[in-house]
Amino acid sequence: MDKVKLVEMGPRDGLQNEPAQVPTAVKIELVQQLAECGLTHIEVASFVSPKWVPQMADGSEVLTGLSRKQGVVYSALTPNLKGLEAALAAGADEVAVFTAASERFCQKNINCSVAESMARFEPVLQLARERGVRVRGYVSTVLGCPYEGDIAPAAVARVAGELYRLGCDEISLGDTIGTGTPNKAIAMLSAVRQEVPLLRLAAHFHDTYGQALANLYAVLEQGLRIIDSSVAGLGGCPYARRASGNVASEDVVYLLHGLGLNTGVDLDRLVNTGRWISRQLGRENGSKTGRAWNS
Ligand SMILES: CC(C)(COP(=O)([O-])OP(=O)([O-])OC[C@H]1O[C@@H](n2cnc3c(N)ncnc32)[C@H](O)[C@@H]1OP(=O)([O-])[O-])[C@@H](O)C(=O)NCCC(=O)NCCSC(=O)C[C@@](C)(O)CC(=O)[O-]
Repeated sequence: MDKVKLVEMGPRDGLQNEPAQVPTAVKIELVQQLAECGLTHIEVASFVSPKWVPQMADGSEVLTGLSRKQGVVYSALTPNLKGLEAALAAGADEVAVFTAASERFCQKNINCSVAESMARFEPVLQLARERGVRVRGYVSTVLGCPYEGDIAPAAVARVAGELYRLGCDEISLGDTIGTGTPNKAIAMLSAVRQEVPLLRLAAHFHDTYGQALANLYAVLEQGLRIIDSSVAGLGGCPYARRASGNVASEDVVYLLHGLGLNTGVDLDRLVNTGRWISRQLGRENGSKTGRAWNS
């Protein structure tokens, strides 16, 4: 059966905007439950400035506190060398750099231009390579920017291509504010795949306008096979009011299994994990499958 790689975002993208500080022990328990569901790639932390993202300040404690499951890749965001060094010291298996297709979003998010971000990433990629650590590259705002509106597919392709040539092993394409629709997603992917091999590309779609599953189906039809998602649809975006989280992992797994695609994920357990973390955070479960599933 054709296989899709799922990259679980809940502990990082999902929790980074939570208004109340989530206890480290809850973060660790979430990651461990996700691993027990069969998820093999889990983004667990960010090594960014705690002034910018206080919720992620305990990244080292989360990584070092895990009882690791064999075969699971525990990854972290590292915007610069300082972040990479801290992530490596805490035992991250994989790291990720992040920039954007739009200048204004890049400035707001990481306080530099897109060109400056690439210059920052060079030494990050070099050190990661020396340590034998895989690096993912994120491009935000690939289907729309809260400040610049529509983004040309060529602009996304340019940034994705640059990250790939810098040495990123995989490029994740972020519809940060969830404004994309299927035809736009296909046009964007068609441009990007001229620069980066299709099987190195991930779809990272937020569900603000309820389009994420439709967009995912469209890019799956084009042959893309890596999907980022967040248990219970956790998350939001600090720079886009009312933006919702990544597409819910439970909904993606339900879709993929229905399409006959293999994920290796136990949906019963994933639904229970989504219900558990929603209770912990005192928020409504953002997964429709999670709400409807009888387990
Ligand atoms: C990138 C920086 C650090 C630049 O921040 P800066 O202020 O330009 O950097 P700086 O080098 O001038 O440093 C300023 C202060 O930050 C500290 N600092 C500097 N680097 C680090 C570090 N790695 N870890 C800890 N501390 C750090 C540094 O030590 C200094 O501390 P001070 O002297 O003022 O006490 C900052 O802008 C930042 O942290 N931004 C947060 C970005 C972020 O986490 N955004 C959310 C994640 S991205 C995302 O969600 C999108 C994605 C990936 O999911 C895809 C999508 O959906 O689109």
